[in-house]
Amino acid sequence: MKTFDELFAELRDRAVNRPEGSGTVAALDAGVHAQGKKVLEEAGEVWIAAEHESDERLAEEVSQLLYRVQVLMLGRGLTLDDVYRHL
Ligand SMILES: N=c1c2ncn([C@@H]3O[C@H](COP(=O)(O)OP(=O)(O)OP(=O)(O)O)[C@@H](O)[C@H]3O)c2ncn1[C@@H]1O[C@H](COP(=O)(O)O)[C@@H](O)[C@H]1O
Repeated sequence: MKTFDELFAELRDRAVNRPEGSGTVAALDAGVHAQGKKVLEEAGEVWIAAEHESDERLAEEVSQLLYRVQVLMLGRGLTLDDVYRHL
């Protein structure tokens, strides 16, 4: 189990060290357009799960959306503080 901040730190480490086989490295290399499409796709899956699926499935879809948002943030070079200052 990990927090939002811990996942972000892990993904930033992937971006810097680029370990072989990392899906995050591939997603970052795919660029912001592809990253944005993934955010939209996962957001749609969250919506569908919220209306039609179990709490467990919904939680899983939300976790994937959070991951995709973090990849997009890294793709654009945003930090957590850039976002948190708007909360
Ligand atoms: N939390 C996630 C995470 N959530 C979602 N995903 C990716 O998103 C996919 C699910 O989304 P999709 O619905 O788009 O599934 P899909 O269409 O089958 O996937 P694609 O073929 O499009 O990649 C998963 O198969 C993963 O590839 C994640 N990939 C990685 N993480 C975490 O990120 C960290 C770094 O991972 P790596 O970069 O892979 O080492 C690790 O802690 C992982 O647990």
